[in-house]
Amino acid sequence: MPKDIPNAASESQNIETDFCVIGAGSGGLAFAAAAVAFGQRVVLIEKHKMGGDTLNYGSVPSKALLATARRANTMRTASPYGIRDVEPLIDFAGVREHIKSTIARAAPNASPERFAGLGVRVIAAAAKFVDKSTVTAGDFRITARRFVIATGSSPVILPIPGLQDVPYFTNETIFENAKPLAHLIVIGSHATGLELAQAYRRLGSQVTVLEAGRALGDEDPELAAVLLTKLYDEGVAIREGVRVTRVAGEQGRIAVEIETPDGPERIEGSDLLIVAGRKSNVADLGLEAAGIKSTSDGIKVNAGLRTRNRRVYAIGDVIGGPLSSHAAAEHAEVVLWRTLFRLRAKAAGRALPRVVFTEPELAHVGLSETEARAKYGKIRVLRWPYHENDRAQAERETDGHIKVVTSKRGEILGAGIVGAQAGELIQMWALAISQGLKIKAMTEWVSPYPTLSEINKRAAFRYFATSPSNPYVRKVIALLAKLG
Ligand SMILES: Cc1cc2nc3c(=O)[nH]c(=O)nc-3n(C[C@H](O)[C@H](O)[C@H](O)COP(=O)(O)OP(=O)(O)OC[C@H]3O[C@@H](n4cnc5c(N)ncnc54)[C@H](O)[C@@H]3O)c2cc1C
Ligand SMILES: NC(=O)c1ccc[n+]([C@@H]2O[C@H](COP(=O)([O-])OP(=O)(O)OC[C@H]3O[C@@H](n4cnc5c(N)ncnc54)[C@H](O)[C@@H]3O)[C@@H](O)[C@H]2O)c1
Repeated sequence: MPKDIPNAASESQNIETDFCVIGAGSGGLAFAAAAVAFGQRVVLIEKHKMGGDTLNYGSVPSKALLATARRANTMRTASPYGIRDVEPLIDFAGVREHIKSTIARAAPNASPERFAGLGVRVIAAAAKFVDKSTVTAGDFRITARRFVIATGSSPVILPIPGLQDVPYFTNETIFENAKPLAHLIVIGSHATGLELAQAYRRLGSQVTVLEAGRALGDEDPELAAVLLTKLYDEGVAIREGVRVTRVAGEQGRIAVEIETPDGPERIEGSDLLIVAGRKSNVADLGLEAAGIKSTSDGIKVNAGLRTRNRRVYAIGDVIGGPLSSHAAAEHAEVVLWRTLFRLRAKAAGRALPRVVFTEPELAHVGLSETEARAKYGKIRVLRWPYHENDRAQAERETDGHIKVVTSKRGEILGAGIVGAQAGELIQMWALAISQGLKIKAMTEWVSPYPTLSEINKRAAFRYFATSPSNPYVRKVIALLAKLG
């Protein structure tokens, strides 16, 4: 039994249960906790670390590293607030300790002890289907009424010539680093790449990001430009449209050859980080024996997250699509509604927010402007800048703006925010879209002053911006005035 999961069940036996959940990351844990709360018998199988990527190699450690980097940056940029700037002395062993202790403090929520206490039977082993209704895990043979596959994803290791002979980091190793990285070369420039690029830049590294396509290619270019400009200003070099053709070197001396629109080039750095996409964890799951179909995008599921095998559902990163801890947890809810209550729940789809946790943050929910135009033709685009907000001025967090897209009739189709606390501010738009609220509703609440949230209301009011000068509105006002 892997020592990461102490006190887990260990005796050899056959188990018959209501639900067998494979993988104890965000998706698997959410499902197991909810199903057992409804009185179901639940077996949860985890082959490595409880908490999955979120706790061990993803959201939690990356946000801990970003918090350190933010403090370092605050020290360097304090003078506008009346405090003399100082160059921080970074203790990299201390940074690693901060990350480790953050994980340790969050770990009890995902511990086998907690789940055993809830009534879940936790098994520490690799799970594999042997037929359509049986999974083996270590010495156990589990038959279940329903199975939930939540095995997550792993970093894609690009087939770059020379890579096999060169040391490199992935998200599974970078958070263990305890030394300064003189020049970090990052391959991949989406959320993971840019969060880590900014963090290491702020910890004193020279950072070069190499991107095959466009940096933040899936995001609204107007909002992405604000973030990319900020990263550029901080000294992160982002090279877009480049193809990595070869890597060579050793620890501390890495050479990356790239093909650029202007010809070949060679970049020398000290360390390499590969964050260029994810692949679903399906190898060795025995999917064929279970009659489950999987492609390079992940396990195939229908709108209710059910696989071709009627007993088996799949949730989270393993089904591809938008990958996030909250998507995995939301999938768990859908499967719960489907399997316990036979309700036709569906994944959030367009109401699923996403956030890049750089500074400024970049958050989005719903349709982008381009998607909305393609689908609805005529749309309204409402914007409000942070610099018009008093709290943003006081905090000197004035970079960025909100952009809301509505239909002509005021249906809220999407919202994007680039700026301070964008990940918090986007939430009311996620609520609005999920509840089908119209833009008028977003003007009919009181926003405490001075808060950044006021930009949400100000953007919504832009929908009615022409009302004060509308001749009909003026006529009505004049008419009412005559009444005394
Ligand atoms: C650096 C980084 C930062 C991120 N930051 C964020 C963020 O800020 N916010 C956000 O929402 N998302 C973030 N993500 C994405 C997020 O981590 C994933 O989307 C999320 O972890 C997916 O959850 P999951 O349950 O599908 O899979 P995982 O969390 O990966 O869990 C899957 C589990 O299944 C286990 N497993 C696999 N195969 C088997 C098997 N055969 N038998 C038993 N167990 C098995 C694995 O060991 C693992 O523990 C980040 C990702 C990375 C890499
Ligand atoms: N804040 C968050 O919510 C958060 C943070 C990190 C990751 N995640 C999620 O985890 C998943 C993985 O993120 P990710 O950033 O690792 O992967 P990604 O797939 O989102 O982005 C990978 C990037 O690497 C580029 N790329 C691919 N091959 C390349 C090559 N040969 N050379 C140069 N560039 C190349 C791609 O064009 C893309 O821009 C995503 O779905 C992401 O949304 C979420």
